[in-house]
Amino acid sequence: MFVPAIKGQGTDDQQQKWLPLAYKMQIIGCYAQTELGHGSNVQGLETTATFDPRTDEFVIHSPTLTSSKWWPGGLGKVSTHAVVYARLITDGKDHGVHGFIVQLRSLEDHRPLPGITIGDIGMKFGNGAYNTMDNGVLRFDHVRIPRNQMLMRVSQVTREGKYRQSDVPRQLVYGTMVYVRQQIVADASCALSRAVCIATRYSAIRRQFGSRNGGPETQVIDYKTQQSRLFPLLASAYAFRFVGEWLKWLYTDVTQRLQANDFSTLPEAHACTAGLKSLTTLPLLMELKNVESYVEAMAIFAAVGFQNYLLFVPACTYEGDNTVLLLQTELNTEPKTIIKCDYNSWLLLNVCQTRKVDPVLRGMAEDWLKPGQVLEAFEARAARMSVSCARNLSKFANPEEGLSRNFNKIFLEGVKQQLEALCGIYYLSLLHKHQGDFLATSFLTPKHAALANDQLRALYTKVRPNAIALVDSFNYTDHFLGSILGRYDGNVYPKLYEAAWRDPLNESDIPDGYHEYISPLLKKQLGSARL
Ligand SMILES: Cc1cc2nc3c(=O)[nH]c(=O)nc-3n(C[C@H](O)[C@H](O)[C@H](O)COP(=O)(O)OP(=O)(O)OC[C@H]3O[C@@H](n4cnc5c(N)ncnc54)[C@H](O)[C@@H]3O)c2cc1C
Repeated sequence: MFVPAIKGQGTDDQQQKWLPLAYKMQIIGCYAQTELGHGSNVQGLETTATFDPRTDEFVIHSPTLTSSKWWPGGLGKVSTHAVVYARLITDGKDHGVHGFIVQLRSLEDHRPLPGITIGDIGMKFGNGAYNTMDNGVLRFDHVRIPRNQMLMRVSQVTREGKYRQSDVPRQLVYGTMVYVRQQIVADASCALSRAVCIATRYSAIRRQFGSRNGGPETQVIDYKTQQSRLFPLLASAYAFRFVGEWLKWLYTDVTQRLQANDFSTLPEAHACTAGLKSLTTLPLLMELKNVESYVEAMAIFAAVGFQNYLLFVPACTYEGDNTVLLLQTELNTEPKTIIKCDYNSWLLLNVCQTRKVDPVLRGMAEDWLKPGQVLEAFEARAARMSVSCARNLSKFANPEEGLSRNFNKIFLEGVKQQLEALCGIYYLSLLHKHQGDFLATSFLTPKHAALANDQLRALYTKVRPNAIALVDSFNYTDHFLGSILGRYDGNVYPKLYEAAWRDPLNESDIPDGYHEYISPLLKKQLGSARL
């Protein structure tokens, strides 16, 4: 992400200076945006970059514990430089979050530079899976960098300290994310196809029951139930692969256009990669778990598939939390400038106006083999849900208030009611999960299903105020939970921060392997490939 950030947000001069260094591994960069207290809400970042006109420098500073950079991959032990996102302050005025190239470690001996504190954030879920990545913590104590290390393609600070914005749209800042998200979609297809390949092959080898007259037992892949679980995953693996390829094309196309200062397709690329990243990674995790559940008898899957699952868990969070990305895609809440409201309203109206499904066609079983018809059904469903969502949200002064009121309304009337509500959530969520089957048997009408869903959402609201009390009542000790994030006293940040320093990786500033691997890379003049 270091390289795409400079490519997207750096001026030509900055690109010429920094990109060759990064390509030749003379510097190693990371992308330092997230902070201990601020993730999805990028506008809430606290790190400051204050311009000092006397020296023509920016002073990078972490004013609070929650402003510590937290999570960046490659930061903990390996990186020498970072693109750091910080609030730009000139002449006492806050201009919001901007990117800065900051050197973190000496290129001579790899020690952190004065004013910089860096470490690894510690052990992550799943031994061996994502732990090979040194996700890091970083704090600045009034660290000075030259003015020309602010990424200035979109906005600039002059020698006199004046803040200026060029006519290049601010959306460019998000170009880095477009790149990485399309890569995640490609990775999702790879992870799923890997698991499906193992499961399918093994299902063909594995035989259970059905032996006649002493003959071989039936291959489990021949059971219809096994097929109904396996083949949809196989189809998904292909679908993810194709959509990943399409996104790669989209990104290349957008990049070429950006180089020619054509920003017209950036909003669509942002919306597509944000939505598809969420829509591929989350179902993927569920499907990887499904694969695990129905081939659980085989040891090989425990070794390969579950590892696959663990490796992929973080993809739901990095590069934008999936839920938040979906909300952005649907509601256009952030970044407002990128996914323009009128674009989506146009899309929705267009779908609503053009969806006239022919009832005769719908009645024929074989018509459901026509992709066009299935697509129409999906579009009609999406349009209906969007209109209903828009109607619900229009009851509130702003959409976010609408969403939070739907989920957070306070109502509490004693333990019995709480347990009844939990019981209701249990059976209504099962009904919701399988509502397709209910509709197909005509046991439920769409109106019934919508009413049941309304009830389910109302029950969430009812339970929400007592949710913490309900989990406290399990009476688990902190020792039993073994999780800083789940501490009873909620004292998460200071304890998380302290714990990072107890990680064995932080016993020395210079990581094992620096002299053997990193230093030779940094010091050797590697030639760049000609292609
Ligand atoms: C493995 C890994 C690698 C990472 N690498 C990097 C990196 O290289 N550089 C970097 O800068 N960062 C990195 N990150 C950080 C990552 O970008 C953030 O974790 C991500 O942006 C989410 O932020 P958060 O973890 O603070 O979650 P939060 O934003 O605090 O979200 C917590 C929960 O609240 C929900 N939530 C939040 N806001 C809303 C809302 N408006 N509506 C509804 N629900 C909401 C979310 O869905 C989520 O369930 C990495 C993270 C991981 C896990």
